[in-house]
Amino acid sequence: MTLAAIDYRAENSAEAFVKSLRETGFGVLTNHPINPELVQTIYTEWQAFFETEEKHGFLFKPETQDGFFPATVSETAKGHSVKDIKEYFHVYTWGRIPESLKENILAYYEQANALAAELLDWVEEFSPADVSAKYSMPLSKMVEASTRTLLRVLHYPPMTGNEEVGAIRAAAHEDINMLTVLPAANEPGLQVLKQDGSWLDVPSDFGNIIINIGDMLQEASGGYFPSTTHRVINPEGADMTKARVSLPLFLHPKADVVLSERYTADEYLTERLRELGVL
Ligand SMILES: O=C(O)CCC(=O)C(=O)O
Ligand SMILES: [Fe+2]
Repeated sequence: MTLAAIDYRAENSAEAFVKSLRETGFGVLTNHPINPELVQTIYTEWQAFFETEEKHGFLFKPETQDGFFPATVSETAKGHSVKDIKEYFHVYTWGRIPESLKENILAYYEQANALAAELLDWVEEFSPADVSAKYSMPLSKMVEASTRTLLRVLHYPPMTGNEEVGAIRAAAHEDINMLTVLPAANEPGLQVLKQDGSWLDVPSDFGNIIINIGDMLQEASGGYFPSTTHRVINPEGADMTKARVSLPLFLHPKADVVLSERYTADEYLTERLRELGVL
C-alpha cells in the first residue's frame, strides 16, 4: 500500500482519489482550494490559546460537546486503557468559540465543509451501482446544513518525559463520522495501519490535505469504503520539545439520516460516544 498525493485539479483526480479511499481508507490532495495561509494562522493563534489559562473558561459541556477538553478528560481510544497525550477544542458553528479566534476558524470551517461536500460527490460518482443503491440519499445531502459536523482543534503539548507508560499522542483508532478532512499538521506523526499490520507515515508536507473514511461511511457503503485505523506517534529527539497542532473536520450527517438498515446517524453516534466514555 502506498499513499501518493493526488493533484485536485488534475483531470482524473476524482477517480484517482476515490480509488485511493477504497484501497487505503485515505486520500491525500495537493493543489486544493483550502487556503494554506489561513491554516497556518489558525495553528499559530490556537497554539497560543492553548498556552493560556483562558481555555479553562471554555470547559466542554457533556450535553453539547462543544468547548475545551483538557488532557485529563480527553479520549481513551476504543480498546485502549491509557489516555491520549492531547487536549482539544470542539468547534461547532453554534458553539462557544473565543471571540478573537472566531473569524478565522469559522472561515476555515466553511472552506473545509465545501471541499468535503464536493469530495462526497466524488465518492458518490465512483461508487459501484450496488453500493450506491445502499445510500438512503445522496451522500452530500446527508451532511448538508448539518449542525453536527465538528471541527476539532487538537493540541499535542511538548513531551515532558513524565507521560504515562504506553501513552501516545493519539492511540490507534478509527473515526466515527463519514469523512474526515485534515490539513497536514505543523509536525509529523500521523500514521495509517496497513493490511500487513505495519504502519505507514501519511505524507505530511504542509499544504497537503488528508482525507479519511470514517465508520459511518463504511456502514453506509456496506463495508465497500474501509474506515482505516490510524494513530499519532510521539516525537523523538529534538522534536520532543515541539507542540503539534492539527485540525480535523469530522463530517457528520444530520441526526435522523438513515445510514443503513441497522442505524440512523444519531443511534450510531450515541453508541460510539458511550464506548469512548465521553457521554
Ligand atoms: O492529529 C492528527 O493528525 C489526527 C487526529 C485524529 O486522528 C483524530 O483526532 O481523530
Ligand atoms: Fe482520527
